[in-house]
Amino acid sequence: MTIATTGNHGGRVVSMLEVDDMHTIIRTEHLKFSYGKKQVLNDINLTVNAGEIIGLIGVNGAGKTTLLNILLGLLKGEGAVSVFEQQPGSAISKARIGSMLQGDMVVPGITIADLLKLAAAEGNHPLATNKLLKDLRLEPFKTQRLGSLSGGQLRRVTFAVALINQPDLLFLDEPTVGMDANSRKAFWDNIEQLRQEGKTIVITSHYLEEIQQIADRLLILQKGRFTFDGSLQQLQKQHLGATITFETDLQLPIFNGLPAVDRVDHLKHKLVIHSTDGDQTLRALTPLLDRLHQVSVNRESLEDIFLQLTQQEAN
Ligand SMILES: Nc1ncnc2c1ncn2[C@@H]1O[C@H](COP(=O)(O)OP(=O)(O)OP(=O)(O)O)[C@@H](O)[C@H]1O
Repeated sequence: MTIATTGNHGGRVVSMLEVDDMHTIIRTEHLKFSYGKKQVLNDINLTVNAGEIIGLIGVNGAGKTTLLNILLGLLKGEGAVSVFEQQPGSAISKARIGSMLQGDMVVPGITIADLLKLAAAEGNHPLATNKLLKDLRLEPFKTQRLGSLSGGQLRRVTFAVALINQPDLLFLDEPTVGMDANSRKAFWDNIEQLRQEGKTIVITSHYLEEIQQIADRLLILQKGRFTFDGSLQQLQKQHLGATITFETDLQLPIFNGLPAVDRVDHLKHKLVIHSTDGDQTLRALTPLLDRLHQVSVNRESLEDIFLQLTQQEAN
């Protein structure tokens, strides 16, 4: 069982690191990691400052969980790593981190209430268990044993454990897997609240629409390195694509031939142009504007861009 802040697995000595910013919470320099001969992380250079909400994304097997495990001190890489200016896994960093990992909570016989009490006993300033149960809508289940919970309920319990000791830093590894739509919405509302409280949060998820909504910084992990580090707006600026949607009495093939048009779809009574360069296609549409109605232009979503960036990896 992984309870938010348990387990001392050692980590690297970080005295060589210059931590020049009081607000720097995580720092890695030239971090590498291999499972045997399989190199997963090649050169990870990362600085995370207090209050950032980070979306860590990458295809299956990119190394996201591995990176979180290194930052937690559960795995040891090569290179310099510090968390709260300490080596990962140190008592200080453990006390300030809450985590939701994949495959957490494998002790089936304990009740939710008892689990939270146990977790609270490990911290110095735990939240009131009953209030947390209420806030996370877990009160009706509190006497249930973990083994009798559904996958989504179990994720919510894991979230409660991650929060009980009021951590400053949260690692959330695919937190919403298995949650129904209501639970997911409630979960992201809780994250929004935590943002307002100034918490630092690193989230991995394959639900990119959710990441796009919440993260103020995106890290894209590919082939052991970050190939992008910045905001969604910065990412969209690098990718000129757009979808242009409108109603028209003109026939679809007219639009297929316009510059930068990738494809044109029918969506009910509308046409949707997928353009690789929205500005160029819009200029070409100008002479037709009096035949177009209800025009809307949308930049590419995180998911669209991610699919393009990772197409080769997924093949
Ligand atoms: N204990 C292990 N022993 C050997 N290889 C491992 C081990 N754990 C993970 N790997 C491999 O390391 C790579 C990175 O795995 P990791 O779980 O970090 O990826 P991930 O980005 O979190 O993937 P996902 O999105 O599927 O959760 C994968 O190729 C995986 O098969």
